[in-house]
Amino acid sequence: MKIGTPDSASATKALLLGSGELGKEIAISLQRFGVEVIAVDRYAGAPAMQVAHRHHVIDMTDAAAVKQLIAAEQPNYIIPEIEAIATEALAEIEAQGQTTIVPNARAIQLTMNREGIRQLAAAELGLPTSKYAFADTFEQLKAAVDNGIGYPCFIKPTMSSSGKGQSMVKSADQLQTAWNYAKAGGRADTGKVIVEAKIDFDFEITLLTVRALDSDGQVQTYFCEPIGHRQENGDYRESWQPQVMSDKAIELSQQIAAKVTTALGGLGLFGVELFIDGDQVWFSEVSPRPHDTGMVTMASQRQSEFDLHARAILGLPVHTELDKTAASAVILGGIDAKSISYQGLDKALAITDTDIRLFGKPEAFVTRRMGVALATADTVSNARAKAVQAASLINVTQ
Ligand SMILES: Nc1ncnc2c1ncn2[C@@H]1O[C@H](COP(=O)(O)OP(=O)(O)OP(=O)(O)O)[C@@H](O)[C@H]1O
Ligand SMILES: NCC(=O)N[C@@H]1O[C@H](COP(=O)([O-])[O-])[C@@H](O)[C@H]1O
Ligand SMILES: [Mg+2]
Repeated sequence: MKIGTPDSASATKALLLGSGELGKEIAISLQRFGVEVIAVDRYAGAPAMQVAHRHHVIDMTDAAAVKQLIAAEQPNYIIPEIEAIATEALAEIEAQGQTTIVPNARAIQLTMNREGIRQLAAAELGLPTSKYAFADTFEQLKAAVDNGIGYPCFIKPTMSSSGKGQSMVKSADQLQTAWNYAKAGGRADTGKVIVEAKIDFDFEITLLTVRALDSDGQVQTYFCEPIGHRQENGDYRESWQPQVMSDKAIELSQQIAAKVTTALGGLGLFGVELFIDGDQVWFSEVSPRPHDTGMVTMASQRQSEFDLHARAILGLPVHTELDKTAASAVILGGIDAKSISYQGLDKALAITDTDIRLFGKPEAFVTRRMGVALATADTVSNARAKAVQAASLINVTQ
């Protein structure tokens, strides 16, 4: 394969739609292979903009704005990075045949909206999921809960991520508040919410699954070791790799991940989210891109999830092996503030085999993810303890 150098007439250009912490690492991985990277997001100073060749600030939910920018930049690859993009523009761009949407426009459209991916995974592929229903009015939501979903249940906007607009409802009196929160709190309002029955699981995993070319140019499916994680209010707080699980559960997990990623198609890395109870496995959702819980692979694998995504997209060989037992713990803003500084890096980095990645977001919010602590150790519990301690030593101040 051939990659043109940045700014030459033959440059291989990748445009990131979304430039957060995940996009920043994708940009670095692509640049290591000589790719020119253009970062795009809704605000200036986004993490990937700080390392990209150039950047643009646009409303990515505005199809006309997305199309205009793509026409001006003419990238070889468009890499959707966030769950708030006018996906209809992508299908049109793909149809013109000059640009690869990663992994493809249909996969982005289906996964950007919880309705699309549930229809594919549960209704078409028959994968086990929680009981669920969609509602575009409060009355429909109440009827769905009363007629089968029951309590406790989760109410979520259909277009959202990192738990935005999501709440768990335990009784009828909490339903209206959850409805209002889901309507107001998504990354973009589709007018609809999903309600899901609560699954009682032992633990949950992200199974990073890569669709990449082998040496014969054939698409193969590769799996990373399962990543265990802990969530609070729908957002991840800690992750670790490997997560120990039964042979049966890992086999079922890989089958589910292979089915859903094959149905989505294209080349790239996917984060398949699964709930595990003994030998039973439920599909929850899938990101057609690196996953926040997968940031642990920056410490645990020779090829991180970002390297794997970059390699798969470019048609290069991938190796998904685990290198070291590792954990990640997130660093939250803790305050609402602009012009922030960080304290405690010296103390955190004094812990052996620990690393800190600050994303460089220009504004902190109390629960905004501002960085991540990474640690390796002989066991998962030791790695978790070190990562959590390192994260707790970093303070965001004004
Ligand atoms: N039906 C369910 N049963 C049990 N737990 C659930 C259910 N739905 C969500 N959760 C819990 O909430 C977390 C976040 O849910 P989900 O992944 O749907 O949200 P999200 O906004 O897409 O988050 P992200 O973008 O970070 O993956 C899950 O990882 C799980 O811990
Ligand atoms: N679970 C999805 C996820 O973690 N996405 C990551 O968070 C960024 C948005 O952060 P922000 O809301 O702090 O701007 C996204 O751009 C992506 O990198
Ligand atoms: Mg999720």
